[in-house]
Amino acid sequence: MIQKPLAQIAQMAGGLNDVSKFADVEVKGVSIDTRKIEAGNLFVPFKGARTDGHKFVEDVIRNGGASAALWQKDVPNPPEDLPVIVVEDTTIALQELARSYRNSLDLKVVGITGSNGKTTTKDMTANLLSQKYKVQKTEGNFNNHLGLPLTLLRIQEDTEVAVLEMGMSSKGEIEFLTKLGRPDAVIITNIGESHLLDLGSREAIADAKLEIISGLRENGLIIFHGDEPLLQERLQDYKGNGILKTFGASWENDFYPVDIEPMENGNKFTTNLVSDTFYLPVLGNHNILNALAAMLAAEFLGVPFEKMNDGFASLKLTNMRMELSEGAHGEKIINDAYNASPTSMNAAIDLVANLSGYSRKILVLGDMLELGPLEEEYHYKVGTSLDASKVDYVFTYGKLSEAIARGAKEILGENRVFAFGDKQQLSEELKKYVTDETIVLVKASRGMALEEVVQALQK
Ligand SMILES: CC(=O)N[C@H]1[C@@H](OP(=O)(O)OP(=O)(O)OC[C@H]2O[C@@H](n3ccc(=O)[nH]c3=O)[C@H](O)[C@@H]2O)O[C@H](CO)[C@@H](O)[C@@H]1O[C@H](C)C(=O)N[C@@H](C)C(=O)N[C@H](CCC(=O)N[C@@H](CCC[C@@H](N)C(=O)O)C(=O)O)C(=O)O
Ligand SMILES: Nc1ncnc2c1ncn2[C@@H]1O[C@H](COP(=O)(O)OP(=O)(O)OP(=O)(O)O)[C@@H](O)[C@H]1O
Ligand SMILES: C[C@@H](N)C(=O)N[C@H](C)C(=O)O
Repeated sequence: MIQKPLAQIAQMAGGLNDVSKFADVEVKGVSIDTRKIEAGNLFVPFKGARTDGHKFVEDVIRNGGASAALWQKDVPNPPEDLPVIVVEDTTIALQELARSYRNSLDLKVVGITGSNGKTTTKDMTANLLSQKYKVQKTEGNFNNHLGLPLTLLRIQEDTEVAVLEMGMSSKGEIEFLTKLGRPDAVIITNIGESHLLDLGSREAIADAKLEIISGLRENGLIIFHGDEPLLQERLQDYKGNGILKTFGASWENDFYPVDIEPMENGNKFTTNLVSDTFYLPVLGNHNILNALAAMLAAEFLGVPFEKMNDGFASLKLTNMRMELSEGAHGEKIINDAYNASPTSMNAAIDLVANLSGYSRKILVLGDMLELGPLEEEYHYKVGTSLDASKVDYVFTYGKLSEAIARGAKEILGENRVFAFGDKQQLSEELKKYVTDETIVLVKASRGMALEEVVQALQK
């Protein structure tokens, strides 16, 4: 993490006031929350929805362990006798501090965006690169205009590669992030429907994701989902100095799976580029595609394919992404409840529908949020797309998911589909249907907090 004297920090962050009497105060790391402050941190206050971080500045320096703090110019009465750097805007100051620090490092960067799979692919890519390099990666979901700068400021001076997740919910955000990160390789996992409410169309989502190329360094690698027409058509006339590589299920891609053997807790697969058989300890064909993208990035940075199984072997995905567990009745549970969009919902359902070794398959599906005016139709189509021979019961939670139930009843009939407005009631009824030969998929948008059903099944 960043470790510099205050005088340098002030210069990097665009400080407006004279801090010379504190010039030698040592700053180590940055925090935006006094509740998570570490000794020596620079505290960056923000005016939030519930409170203003500025009110914690004096205490966090005097008693909380922070070495110094920023202070936004338009907030009155900055403490005079403390190491406080006054700046125009604390968000911009944080971002410029991160930019300056990143540019001071001898660092390779992989930038990852896409509607689904950023966090998963980030975890995979970091694991593969760790076979050769000292690697740091985005922690959790810190992928936006604050999270990415904070990630950069956590990078150690001797780190060789950073894997950065770049999220967005509107046009222009990815461009900002990629120009901050300046990646050597970028991955665009897919174009789904996430944040359709803000972007308005999948075409606009594709345009927004492709902004990631604007920060790519000279002769960098552009890895994208070649089965996605919206990406293919936008890159077919690409004239930049980057190198294009596609991954996907189709043999028309540069990199594709040849044989796939689903296992109980993962997948074995071979590819068109090398004869090795790979074992990925994660369920889902979509995760094989994520792995291919990660493999292309790692290979570009010098990790040989024959080293990649070691990278996969130690893979632990960020929680609530295809997270396997067992319920109180011996049922297997797939907690895929971090978030949901039609693309990720269908990918998860396809996975369960095609799993073998279970006598009963139950889907617990909740609302998919931020889908815009066609949201009800998206939910209905999830229901009508089900295969009655591969799914036994459907439990839904939420107002929008009533449309899933309506569509599912057309396929499975009235007696195999149950709609709920209360998670506790859903959980109590669901427990009557699970056995030790049952697989349960739990999936919904973050705002539905459907992991509470997983917790109920485990009691
Ligand atoms: C600035 C901040 O910290 N925001 C977080 C805060 O929000 P809130 O406004 O409620 O803050 P408060 O009013 O409570 O407090 C004001 C500040 O004071 C600090 N403070 C408070 C109390 C105290 O005792 N000490 C203090 O120091 C406090 O820390 C505040 O700074 O709390 C929310 C709830 O926890 C957080 O959600 C909020 O975080 C914001 C959203 C944020 O951007 N955090 C980043 C670090 C981050 O990366 N978060 C990720 C999620 C990122 C994300 O949503 N990504 C999107 C894609 C990108 C979309 C982007 N364009 C966008 O619009 O967001 C995605 O879909 O993945 C994470 O947390 O996982
Ligand atoms: N390539 C993919 N295609 C479809 N669904 C996917 C793909 N990769 C992951 N998913 C699913 O998408 C959901 C979110 O996964 P993950 O957190 O990796 O994505 P993300 O892009 O980081 O999400 P966010 O935008 O919230 O950060 C999970 O349910 C996961 O199973
Ligand atoms: C939480 C955020 N990353 C996200 O994915 N939002 C959508 C709406 C979801 O939770 O499905």
